[in-house]
Amino acid sequence: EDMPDGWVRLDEVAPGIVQDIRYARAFNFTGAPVPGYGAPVCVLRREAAVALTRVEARLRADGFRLTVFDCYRPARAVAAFMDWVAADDPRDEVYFHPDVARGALVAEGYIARRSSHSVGLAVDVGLDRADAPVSRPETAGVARCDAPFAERPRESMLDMGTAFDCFSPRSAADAAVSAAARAHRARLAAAMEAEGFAGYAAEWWHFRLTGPEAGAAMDFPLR
Ligand SMILES: C[C@@H](N)C(=O)N[C@H](C)C(=O)O
Ligand SMILES: [Zn+2]
Repeated sequence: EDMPDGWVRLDEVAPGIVQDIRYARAFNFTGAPVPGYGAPVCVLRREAAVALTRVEARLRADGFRLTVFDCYRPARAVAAFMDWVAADDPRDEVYFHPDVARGALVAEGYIARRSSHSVGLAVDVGLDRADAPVSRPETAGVARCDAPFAERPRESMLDMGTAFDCFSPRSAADAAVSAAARAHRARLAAAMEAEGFAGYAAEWWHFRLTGPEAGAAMDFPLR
């Protein structure tokens, strides 16, 4: 195993957390698998993985479960994101960024030039009912990631107000989405915050574990 000491695969400590690692396959904002994602696996610093197991236990007690969409992100993936942003293309398919140009996504705070994902302490997560069938959508099938819940690809039985990685003002944690979506976001954030994670104002799905020192950005590939 070529992971550094102190890092773990999430499925070894929390097999009940659903993994849909989007950057390992094409259904993500770049439209292609991302460099460094040789396998769809969630790898984290041990502290973050252990904290997530506690979040999952809290949610399970109330009949819910977690999905992870991204965990450790190799530095080469962040570099690929920066290249993709710099290659701004007015013919973009805009499902993932319907109202924000590709070239503005870093400045608008939706994609980080130096990401806490690369130090193994950040996760992108979603919420579902514990008894829901697992669904890993492959295509958008609709023009906008902030389209009504019934029209979007099924990431979860629960409406979170937008899809994961929907670079839209409606993804802001306090955006005026439906009452149900606000309640689901609040439930997710409460469970994460109770176990030491801090949310991110622009994206309801992004959380970073507070406490441990960040350490260096890593670049080992996911296998
Ligand atoms: C790109 C998105 N999933 C995300 O994680 N955004 C934050 C800002 C990041 O890139 O660290
Ligand atoms: Zn994130």
